[in-house]
Amino acid sequence: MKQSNQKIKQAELLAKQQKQNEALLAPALNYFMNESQQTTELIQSLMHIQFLKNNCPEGMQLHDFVMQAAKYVKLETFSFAQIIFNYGEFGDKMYIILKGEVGVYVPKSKDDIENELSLQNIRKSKKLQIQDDVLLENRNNSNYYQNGIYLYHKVFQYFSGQCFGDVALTSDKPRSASLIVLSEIMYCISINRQQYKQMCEKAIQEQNKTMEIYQRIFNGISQFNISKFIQNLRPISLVSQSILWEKGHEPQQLLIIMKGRVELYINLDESKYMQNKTVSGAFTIKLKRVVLSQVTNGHFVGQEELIEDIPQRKYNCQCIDNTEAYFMDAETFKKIRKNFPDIINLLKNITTQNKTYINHRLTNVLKSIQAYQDKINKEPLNNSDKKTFYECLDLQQMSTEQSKVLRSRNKKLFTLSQSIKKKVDIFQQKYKDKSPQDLIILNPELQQTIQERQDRLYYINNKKLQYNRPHHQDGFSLSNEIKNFKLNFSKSSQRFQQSEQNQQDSNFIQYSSQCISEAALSPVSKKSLQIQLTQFSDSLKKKQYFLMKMQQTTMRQTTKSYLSIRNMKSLHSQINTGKMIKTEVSFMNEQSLNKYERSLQSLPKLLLQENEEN
Ligand SMILES: Nc1ncnc2c1ncn2[C@@H]1O[C@@H]2COP(=O)(O)O[C@H]2[C@H]1O
Repeated sequence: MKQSNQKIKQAELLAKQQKQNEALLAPALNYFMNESQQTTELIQSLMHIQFLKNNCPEGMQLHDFVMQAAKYVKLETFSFAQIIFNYGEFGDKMYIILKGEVGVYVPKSKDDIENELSLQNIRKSKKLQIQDDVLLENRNNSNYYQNGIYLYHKVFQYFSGQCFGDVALTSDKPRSASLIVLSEIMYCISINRQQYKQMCEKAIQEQNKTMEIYQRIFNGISQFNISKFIQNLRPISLVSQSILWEKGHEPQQLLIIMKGRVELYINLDESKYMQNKTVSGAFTIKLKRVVLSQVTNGHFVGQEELIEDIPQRKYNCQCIDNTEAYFMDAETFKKIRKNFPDIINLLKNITTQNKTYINHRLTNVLKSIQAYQDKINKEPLNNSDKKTFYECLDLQQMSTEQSKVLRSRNKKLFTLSQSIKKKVDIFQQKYKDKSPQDLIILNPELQQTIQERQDRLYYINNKKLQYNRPHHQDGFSLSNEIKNFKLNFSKSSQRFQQSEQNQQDSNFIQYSSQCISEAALSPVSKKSLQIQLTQFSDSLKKKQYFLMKMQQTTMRQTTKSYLSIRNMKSLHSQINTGKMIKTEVSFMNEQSLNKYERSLQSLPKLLLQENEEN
């Protein structure tokens, strides 16, 4: 009785809604039937269609979106019992009803058909009890009617303002049902596949993404049912620490958490406390809150009471983080639950699992509180092994756990000084038996190299510092500079002369060897050898001239007893260009020269290169 009353109420509500929608869409229907109507009225009217509201891209005005959509739509008219499309066909359009009703028909299962056939055989002459006028009209169609049995049954019906045939367009699958007209006449607007995709491209992409998430949440439920169910969900943002409900409150919604965390907990009775006798001065610790479960991304919360029709909340619920969720209010849930039996079953299973977990956890927590309480009560008061408050309860740990602030549980990092101290301690511990001498590496050669390197570094840095100074009044460093320069210069000249000597020697050797084997040379080779030799001697002459010039300059400069930094710099560059003084770069070159000097065969080639550079 109660149920039939509810059904009547629901039917009344639907009829009312249908009438309202028909009235709102009447201007649109008039526009298509009689073009004299104003476009603005058409747009205003179409703006009431939920499908267009849902698909309007973010950041776009609904009005503009509807204007665009209106360009694509086409009016179509169907009469009673007309099949709009068949189950399993390719889907080329989707429809929005302006006036009238359609029925969604899906094939019956094989078992159902066989059952009906056997029943019919028993009754024989009796007619089938359930009559479907629409199907009866199509009894000549063997797809729908065979051997006195209807092969399809109606699962849903749509009225004005609602849309159908969109699933095949978004999923690129065949029609999931047949659509047959139920009313005398049915007016609808259709949008073809290509236009639909153009219009709703963004919305389809978003829808597919959300669908993936929902398919994980509603595991095993058909895409169609999920999409219908989630149409009743609304987004909500919840602030961290906000209380969603308390034990005993009336259940008002269920939530699906998308991002963030909420916590189900209970407050223990005032009578449940722990007494600690070990610390002088009696005190009690009241354990107020026991967390029962934390709900995170992709999980339900608050469904238990709605599913089981419990009038009061069983636990408290609080947000831990800032949380994004979707919610469905209790009223809507009650209304639609019958349409989604598979989703309700899934929710029931989830609820049973959660209940088992929560009960298990609660019993364990209460048991451990009791065990601790008993232990304290039994322990004799012994002043000698008195523990501190924190040692006894590890209250610091407890307070961390209960704190509303999330703390890292990673080990604490050392500060720099703590880390150094620790390393020194370890080192001292490790080598405590060794004398300091044991730890020094006694390698004179290495020590000398280190010393030389340091001296060299010191010199370079010192020089840099001096160059960087704007005024060089420091006579001491300047004279040092000159001294160093002279020293370097004399060393380099020695090396240079040595290398020149080497080159001459090697030239001589080369030349002699060439003379010896001259008979074996071709005329071209002989000519090239002559060229090389003349070029080589030219290069030598140039270098000797440069050296002389430099020696004169330096003599002049040193007799003047001072040398400006600028002069020195230019001198350095001159010398470097000539490759005669050992600087960082020239030293390298010199080394490579010496290397080649040793190889008699490669000498002519090297000289040729030198020549090119000069
Ligand atoms: N169970 C159902 N309840 C309501 N509408 C449905 C159901 N199954 C299919 N439909 C609609 O019927 C249409 C059949 O073609 P489509 O698969 O393109 O899109 C489908 C939906 O719009």
